[in-house]
Amino acid sequence: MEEEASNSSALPEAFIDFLKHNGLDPSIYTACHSTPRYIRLKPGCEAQIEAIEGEIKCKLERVEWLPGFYSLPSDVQIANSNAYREGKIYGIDAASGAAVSALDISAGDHVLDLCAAPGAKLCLISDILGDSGSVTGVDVSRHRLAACRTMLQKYALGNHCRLFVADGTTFSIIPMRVHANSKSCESGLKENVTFKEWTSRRPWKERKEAARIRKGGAVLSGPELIYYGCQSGVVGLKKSELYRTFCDTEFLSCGYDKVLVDAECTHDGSIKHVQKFEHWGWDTLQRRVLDAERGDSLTVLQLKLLTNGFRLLKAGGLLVYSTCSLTVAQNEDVVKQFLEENPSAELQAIDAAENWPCKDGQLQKTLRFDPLTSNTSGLFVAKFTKLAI
Ligand SMILES: C[S@@+](CC[C@H](N)C(=O)[O-])C[C@H]1O[C@@H](n2cnc3c(N)ncnc32)[C@H](O)[C@@H]1O
Repeated sequence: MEEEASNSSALPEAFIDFLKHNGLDPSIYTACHSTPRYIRLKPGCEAQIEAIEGEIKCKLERVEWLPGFYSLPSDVQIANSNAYREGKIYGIDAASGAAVSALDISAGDHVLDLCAAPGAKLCLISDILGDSGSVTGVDVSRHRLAACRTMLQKYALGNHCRLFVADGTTFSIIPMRVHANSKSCESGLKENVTFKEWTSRRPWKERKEAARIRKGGAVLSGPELIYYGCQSGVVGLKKSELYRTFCDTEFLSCGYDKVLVDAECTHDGSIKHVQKFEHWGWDTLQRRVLDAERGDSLTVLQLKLLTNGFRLLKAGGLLVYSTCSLTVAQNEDVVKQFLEENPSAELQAIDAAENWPCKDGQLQKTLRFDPLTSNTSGLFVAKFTKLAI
């Protein structure tokens, strides 16, 4: 009890108030100082573990419940190591790895990541798919998605990926496999050009247009394609084919096999994120992150993202909704309302979770990771399938 009190008193007051207001126990965070950092080892690099350990001067502990994942003390720096620079290891929390694992990705799947940036989960998805299927990453923030593109290129994981700056609540572009079957149709697009191989050097006209859109304000006129790999299905397409619109019922057969909605949230499950506000001032944390009004608008956004992600899923496909918040409002309440509004959505048990160190959520079949129970960052995970009704 004493330890709890002394540890929770180290948390910012604004954060403790937020936890109380949301019925969360501050003791969840008593373990956060000892929560390790996690890395994923690129498949095929297992023989190099000893060399990597020598380089970062620390032992990599295998995470028994999550293949390919290793833990190391949180104060060990990996950014300067060759293994990191060469893309053999990358940092990703084990709870995030579990959320991706819940999608049951198989070879050839076409996967949509609706809130993709900065891209840790998208890289893992691409790594699992290997040389098959496709990944479509969407994020409303251009600079965060540009960081995601850098990561994909660094880890040589971008061949089957395409990235769109777009609003995930309205995004409506079909998976890559469908483009292959779709015929070119006339459209109002000014320049119905064919996409050539992607290069970071955009033609002058395109750069001018993108700069004009950015200058014009934050409002997106439509999805902006900022990266596509040579196997992403984009090369050789006409703009009218890429941006062809489908009606909702068509997505039942032509939609994505798997959708991840790792929604924007208050990030309260990640104490490391909360502590970043130490530099910016706790008032900023209160105003920007923990404020009740902001919370209300977030839950509206989360429901819209989940609803649109589900619309884009094919019948029989799987969708995972996750947030790094531990509040009921942003998780179970959003899921409940979504289920009420979408009779074709069915919550699914996550079978692999039998061996995961997490707790049940307040809704049956949902899961919660937290620093105390799981020794990971906090994460809520719910998995759905789409019934063909
Ligand atoms: C929790 S982060 C996603 C983390 C990411 N999945 C990863 O593993 O690195 C939430 C993301 O949602 C994005 N976002 C917020 N509103 C959005 C919207 N309307 N449409 C698409 N993305 C949105 C934010 O820019 C942010 O990058």
